[in-house]
Amino acid sequence: MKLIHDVQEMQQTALALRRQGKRISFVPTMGFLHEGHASLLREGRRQGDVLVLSIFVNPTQFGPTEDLDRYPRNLAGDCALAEACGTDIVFAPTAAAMYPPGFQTTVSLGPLTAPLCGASRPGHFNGVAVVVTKLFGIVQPDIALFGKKDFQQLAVIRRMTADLNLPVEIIGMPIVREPDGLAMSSRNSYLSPEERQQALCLYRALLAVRELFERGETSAELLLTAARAQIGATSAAVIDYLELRDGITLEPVAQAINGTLLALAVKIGSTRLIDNTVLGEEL
Ligand SMILES: Nc1ncnc2c1ncn2[C@@H]1O[C@H](COP(=O)(O)OP(=O)(O)OP(=O)(O)O)[C@@H](O)[C@H]1O
Ligand SMILES: CC(C)(CO)[C@@H](O)C(=O)[O-]
Ligand code: BAL
Repeated sequence: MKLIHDVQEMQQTALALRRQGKRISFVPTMGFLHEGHASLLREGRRQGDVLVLSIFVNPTQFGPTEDLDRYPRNLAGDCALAEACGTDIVFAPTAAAMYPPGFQTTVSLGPLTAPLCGASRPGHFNGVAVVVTKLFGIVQPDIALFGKKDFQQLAVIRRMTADLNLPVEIIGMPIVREPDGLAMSSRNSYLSPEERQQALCLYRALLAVRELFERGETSAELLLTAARAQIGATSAAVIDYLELRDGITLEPVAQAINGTLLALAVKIGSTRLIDNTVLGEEL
């Protein structure tokens, strides 16, 4: 496995691989890898000739009061896990190389970014869109894999890739959970042991809504009340958003149907966690 820090070296390597007819699979991440990332890498390995992982904590997708400075990092550990998953190249650029003096281009996104994380984190998806577009230009992937844990991010990237005719196939991958149901996330490392227990309220909220829906309840108001009760029963938990939305357009819905998205962001102490489920699909 090769570790590349230099942007030009990564791009030249990718262009040479493409000229040899190699199919490049790409998994973009912010590092501090866990089993969720590993599932993306294994699928990327299966679908491509060359597997590239990027590790870059992208400053432009963090708000001024967010956790950019304390975001967990472990390049050596990440490289070990990446190698075990069959990664060929780890691309880990610096922020100075990605955003050199004079950098000024943005990507203008549409209504998909208005609700949910877009509303809570102004500018977040612009930062994501710019860095993903840059990474696609540098890594030249045929396919790129993203987790459904970041459901809105996946929807925005699918839309942008289609709208801008970027020649990359986007693959959405299932949410990987801890045995007790907590969605894996690098930010879980912020949680104290007590907060780790309290964080289970996100999963319990998903289960409560899924169970009611399976018993025939479709009123969004009643389904959301059941979810809120799970979070409300947890002392350290504060809801950022908890919503039922159309799984494609992300428009609000009054009645849930198969394909409706339940998405939530909850603060456990100072840690903001997200999770979601699509009704009628596997958890
Ligand atoms: N539990 C998970 N299951 C499946 N995919 C995941 C999971 N967690 C993260 N991913 C995916 O891995 C990719 C990189 O995500 P990222 O590096 O931000 O990890 P993260 O654990 O989500 O971190 P964060 O704590 O910032 O939410 C994204 O496509 C994301 O959706
Ligand atoms: C897609 C991504 C790597 C862009 O920085 C990031 O938003 C993430 O890890 O989900
Ligand atoms: N997984 C999304 C990256 C972020 O929270 O900024």
